Amino acid sequence: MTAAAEPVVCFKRFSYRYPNTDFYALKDINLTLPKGSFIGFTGPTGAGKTTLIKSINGIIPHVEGGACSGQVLLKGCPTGNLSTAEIGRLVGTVLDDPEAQIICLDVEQELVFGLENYGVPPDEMEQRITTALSSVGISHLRHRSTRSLSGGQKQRLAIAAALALLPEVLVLDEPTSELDPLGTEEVFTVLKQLNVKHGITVLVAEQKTELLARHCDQLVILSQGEVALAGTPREVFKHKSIYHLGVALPQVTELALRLNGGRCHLPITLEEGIEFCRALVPGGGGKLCNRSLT
Ligand SMILES: Nc1ncnc2c1ncn2[C@@H]1O[C@H](COP(=O)(O)OP(=O)(O)OP(=O)(O)O)[C@@H](O)[C@H]1O
Repeated sequence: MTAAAEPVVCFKRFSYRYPNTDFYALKDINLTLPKGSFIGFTGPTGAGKTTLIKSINGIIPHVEGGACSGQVLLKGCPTGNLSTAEIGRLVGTVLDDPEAQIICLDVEQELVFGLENYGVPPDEMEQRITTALSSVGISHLRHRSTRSLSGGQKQRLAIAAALALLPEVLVLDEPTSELDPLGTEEVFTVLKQLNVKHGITVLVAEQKTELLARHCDQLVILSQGEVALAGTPREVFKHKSIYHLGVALPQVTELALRLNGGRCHLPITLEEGIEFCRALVPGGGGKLCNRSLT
């Protein structure tokens, strides 16, 4: 991980075992996550993604129990020394199932509920609600019933509810697992804007590597509770061990790796894949590509 910006989350030799288990779900994790970064965590099922997210938002150690060693630091302070309320002010959480995290009947009330829980004075609420809804592009849904929202809108509402508490860090655990491709794109576009425009640190566990590759500055690949690879998406995908980690690469990346073993500017997006294919065809393949794309 780059050390350019001040770290907001830092794992120091952190290991964790759930209650009544005899194995470590996280093993000797060392990670420095800089403020303002957009980092994706991926890996096969059971790799430890959710456990890692829960170690950042304080569910571990405060709620799950179990045994841990080492430390997770939030802005330099060990999570074990912070209350869940203190962690909640710093770290907003969005889960995989939008249905499960929305509890109120209308959109505005959903935001008010969280603000009241955190003791935000009523005269400050209006500004926070307006800003949070507008940041995720759902101001027009303010008075709608939550039941009438689409999956993508519900997930945007869940993000708005977290944002209304003004977190510095947003952690998301597979936030698009219940969404169709359009809803998935909506959510990641919102996350990217929050990261770029508002400087919010976004930490997201997600299986869809193509999506992560397009949006994240850094990727962390977990395997059996350990950090197997970390770096920019391109660095990670080029690594020789990637094929043994049970991670599905973006199709264009896979194609380039198979064709020339990654001895090129490795494509990770569809646009880069088109450029890559164009370069393979004598004469640049301009006509061929243009014709097949229109
Ligand atoms: N509450 C729990 N009690 C005991 N073991 C657990 C608990 N939650 C997770 N585990 C175990 O910890 C390991 C890591 O699980 P985790 O849910 O973090 O993986 P994951 O990468 O998020 O997987 P998935 O992609 O399937 O959600 C797995 O072996 C899992 O069985």
